[in-house]
Amino acid sequence: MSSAAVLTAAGSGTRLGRALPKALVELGGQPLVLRAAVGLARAGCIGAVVVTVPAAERDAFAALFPGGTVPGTDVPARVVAGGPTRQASVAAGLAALGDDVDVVLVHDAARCLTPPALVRAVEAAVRAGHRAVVPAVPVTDTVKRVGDAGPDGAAPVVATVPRLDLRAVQTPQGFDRALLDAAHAAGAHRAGDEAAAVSDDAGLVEALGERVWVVPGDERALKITTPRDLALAELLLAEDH
Ligand SMILES: Nc1ccn([C@@H]2O[C@H](COP(=O)(O)OP(=O)(O)OP(=O)(O)O)[C@@H](O)[C@H]2O)c(=O)n1
Ligand SMILES: C[C@](O)(CO)[C@H](O)COP(=O)(O)O
Repeated sequence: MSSAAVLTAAGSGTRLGRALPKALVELGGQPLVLRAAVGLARAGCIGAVVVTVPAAERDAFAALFPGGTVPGTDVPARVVAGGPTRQASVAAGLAALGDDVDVVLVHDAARCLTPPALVRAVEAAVRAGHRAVVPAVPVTDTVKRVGDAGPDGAAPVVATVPRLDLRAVQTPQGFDRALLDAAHAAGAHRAGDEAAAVSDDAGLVEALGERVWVVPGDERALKITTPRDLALAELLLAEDH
């Protein structure tokens, strides 16, 4: 049996505001999706990567994986069309995994600076018996629940949420494959609509009533969402060299 990754790269990157899909945008001269795939492959515990991409851009993405492998490694990479939501894209990726895969890591191309050590930690936690594992970092802002905004745009505070036990969740998220397949099957009716879809895979496992475990995340696993995130990622990359 082996571990594989589903690398989600089918988003458009609306908030980044570029003309091309976000995963093709370069960071330090390398597209985000390629950087993320190499990070997964270099972890040493991932036997194959399935990359979910915008259907219309399949050829452009496939060209990044010549010979069907992650460049510089012998890890097979398969490019498949994603869906209208992240949840749908992950489901498409799961459907393309080989029969020998018993542990799946789901990772965002947008978190392309994730250190290989974090990939190994998540995979090891699943192999150790935790069937659903997410990396997370403590929340440092004060978080408030708010009501509807009035005509002037101001919204009333409803409550201040105690933050001691709050965590901001990252990827890769690791799962026993049978559990993740079951979670996606049970939540399939939500996958077509952004308002109904889950924002992470662990949410589907929670909806099944199964326990999800947290391991320490890493600030370098930040999600590149806005131009400011991309600028921050450039700084983090420069720090590492
Ligand atoms: N239908 C979708 C939507 C998102 N993703 C992937 O899920 C990850 C997290 O999504 P996000 O960072 O929100 O990316 P986008 O959806 O592209 O961003 P935006 O909402 O700004 O358009 C990204 O790697 C993205 O490519 C995906 O595979 N399929
Ligand atoms: C999966 C994720 O990266 C965990 O933080 C996040 O939920 C993705 O959310 P998005 O709204 O698709 O960016």
